Amino acid sequence: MKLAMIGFGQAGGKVLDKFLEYDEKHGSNIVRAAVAVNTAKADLMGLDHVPEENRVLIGQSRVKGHGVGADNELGAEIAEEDIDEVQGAIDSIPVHEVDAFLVIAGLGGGTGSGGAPVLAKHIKRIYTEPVYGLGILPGGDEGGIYTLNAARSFQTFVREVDNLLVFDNDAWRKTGESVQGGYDEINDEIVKRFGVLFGAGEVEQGGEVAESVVDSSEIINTLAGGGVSTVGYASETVENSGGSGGGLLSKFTGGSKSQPEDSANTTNRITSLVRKAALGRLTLPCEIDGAERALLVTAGPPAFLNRKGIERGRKWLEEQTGSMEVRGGDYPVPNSGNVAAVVLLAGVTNVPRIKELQQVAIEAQENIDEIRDESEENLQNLVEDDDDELESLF
Ligand SMILES: Nc1nc2c(ncn2[C@@H]2O[C@H](COP(=O)(O)OP(=O)(O)OP(=O)(O)O)[C@@H](O)[C@H]2O)c(=O)[nH]1
Repeated sequence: MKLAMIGFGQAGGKVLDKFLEYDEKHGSNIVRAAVAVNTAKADLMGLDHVPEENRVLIGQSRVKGHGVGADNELGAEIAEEDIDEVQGAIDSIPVHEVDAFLVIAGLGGGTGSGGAPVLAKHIKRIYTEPVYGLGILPGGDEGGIYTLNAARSFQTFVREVDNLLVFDNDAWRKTGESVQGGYDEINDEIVKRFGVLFGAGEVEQGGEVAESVVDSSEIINTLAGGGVSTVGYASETVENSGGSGGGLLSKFTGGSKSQPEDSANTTNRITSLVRKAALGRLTLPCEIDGAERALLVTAGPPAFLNRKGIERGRKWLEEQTGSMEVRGGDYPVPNSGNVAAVVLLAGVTNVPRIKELQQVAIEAQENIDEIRDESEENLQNLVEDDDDELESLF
């Protein structure tokens, strides 16, 4: 499906940049338009793929291009004040050509955390296309203020979008590696998952697999109904000897020269990939039982995809989630050397990570209030002499 993507803040901009890189590399045509918004000039300048004219610096009169320093209330205020500047960039998007908007932001900082929900609310008021959010939760080691920001932003962002897709940095941090150092790899993981998901709805129907190709309406219907979503992914390398005769054309016709293999093998591979995807590490770890809707996408050379595999995978997902709304389909990629399963679980509600985030955020909030109260008193004690013998100048 074709998306208008808006990256808000540093993380939002960097992930958006990665989506553009992915699109170029795979010819997947997901990003119909890309806009980066930030209060920090340096972050905008650091982007490689977002066109210069689509980089919007907001809040110049307030923060002089230096960012909001993890103050997400200020981030939200600036976004409201300068919404016309962001709208100016959105005006250049051919909205009739996009299926949906995707607003991307790290929820732990200030600019994206505060600004993304404001922007989502604004876009929803103006356009009829669905507005999705991609919210990135901070790592647990980032500290109280980031957790508090994320918890408040999460609550607001969910309310303002048609669906909030969540990625949890904490679950993706490698042991022994700070999240900071690993962002590049983490961003690759984000884009791979959402790239296959959204790319699936972009394949034109036709050829042998026509009837089972995922349509963008299936993605939209899975996300409709709101709430929070998470994505699972698993892949396996296959011996794809063909595809060479197909090239770009075969990508669209679904034709491929790859060797047909035993269909039982194909089915079994897909079935186990679906299980690995759903039970492995999700973008937001959660209990899949109780997910309201799901979409299964199997991607790879057409000879390695089959309807039986998808059907079995779908049935298994129905059992595991207890949902009656599990969709499934193919994403034929003739020249690929991988078969992958992507599982979108929409409307998840049993998410211990969010409850934990909220608990830590409440504690952080209480600590901050306490320290503020104490600090006034402590300063008073320091500055005033014990017996009040000194007088200030004026
Ligand atoms: N996955 C991922 N997360 C990131 C990246 N950069 C930052 N983050 C996360 O996003 C959160 C917000 O950081 P930024 O995006 O830098 O903050 P900002 O929105 O620019 O806001 P200010 O810097 O406070 O003005 C951080 O706490 C991290 O958890 C990135 O490249 N990838």
